[in-house]
Amino acid sequence: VPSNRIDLRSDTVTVPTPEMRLAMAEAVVGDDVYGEDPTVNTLQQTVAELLGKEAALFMPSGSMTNQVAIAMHTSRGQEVICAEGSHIYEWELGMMAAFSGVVPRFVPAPLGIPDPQQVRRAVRRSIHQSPTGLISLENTHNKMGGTVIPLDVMHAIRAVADEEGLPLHLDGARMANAAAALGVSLKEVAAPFHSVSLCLSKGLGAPVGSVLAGSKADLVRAHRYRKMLGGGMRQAGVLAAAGLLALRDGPARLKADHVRARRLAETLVEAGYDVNLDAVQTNIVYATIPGAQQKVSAWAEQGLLASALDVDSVRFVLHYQIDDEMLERALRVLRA
Ligand SMILES: Cc1ncc(COP(=O)(O)O)c(CN[C@H](C(=O)O)[C@H](C)O)c1O
Repeated sequence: VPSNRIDLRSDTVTVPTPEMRLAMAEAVVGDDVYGEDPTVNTLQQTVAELLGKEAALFMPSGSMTNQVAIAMHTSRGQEVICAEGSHIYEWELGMMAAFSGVVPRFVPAPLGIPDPQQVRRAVRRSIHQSPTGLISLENTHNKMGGTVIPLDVMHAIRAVADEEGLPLHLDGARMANAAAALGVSLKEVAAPFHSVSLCLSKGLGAPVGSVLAGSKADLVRAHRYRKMLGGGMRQAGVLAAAGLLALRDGPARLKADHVRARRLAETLVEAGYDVNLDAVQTNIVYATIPGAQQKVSAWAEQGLLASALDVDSVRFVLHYQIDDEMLERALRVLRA
């Protein structure tokens, strides 16, 4: 693959900026297992305040923040109501069953938006069935195309959770993209949820890490589950320093990613590919292409990297290390 490749496989591929590397090298650190890393503590307080929650915990990945949230909210044998195609099921390797002993109950989510009434009907209380333990939403929804759940729908689902006495979790790996698309703050997107997982390592551009925010009581349990998973880190301030810069600089760059994604999607349609433009709302574009892997391999030979996520589905993800010149080069490959 040519060295000047254009990497649209994911927004996880960004590399730390020189400023991040300097901050990482100069970070004031301590042993975070003893709660003594000042930079980790600053990151956790910053995210808790930013999201309007009592506390927050820094973890190596979004998979871990999600699975720790599921573990802290549920007990064995319960069900987790989530949208079809949710990452907590599709791409977290069965951990909800393997680690927490719970199973998913899917609700339809056209364009990534579950119907609050269908969520209500999915709640299980009968003595004949596994009871519901948690409702988990994903905003933006990756597999549906990086689609956005509007604020009123999230609040309506929180009302269902309250009526049913259930916790509500947000897989907010790309909640900053949702906030940018909705034109609201991170705090407004986080407001309806008891717990929120925010990835620093996606569009925000940090090299590593995700933060779980929630109530102090929940986070005491989360802390234990994190250590059970081996997520207790030591001088992790080296990573948290980059996370703080990602939080500072990342959100303002996301709209440009969304504009470039739209342009790529429209070019794909002009070139005759099958793209649902209604689902192109943020930085992700899915195209239905039979023989996806062959197509992705052919594009890779020309220096354009995309992901074949299913046999006939190719995903492109824009991020802040793709500029207009690189996008134009990518579009030339797609038009060929
Ligand atoms: C909605 C959502 N929630 C959680 C995660 C997990 O984050 P990490 O464990 O990769 O840090 C991801 C990662 N998504 C990755 C990607 O999109 O390239 C892959 C598919 O796992 C995600 O998209």
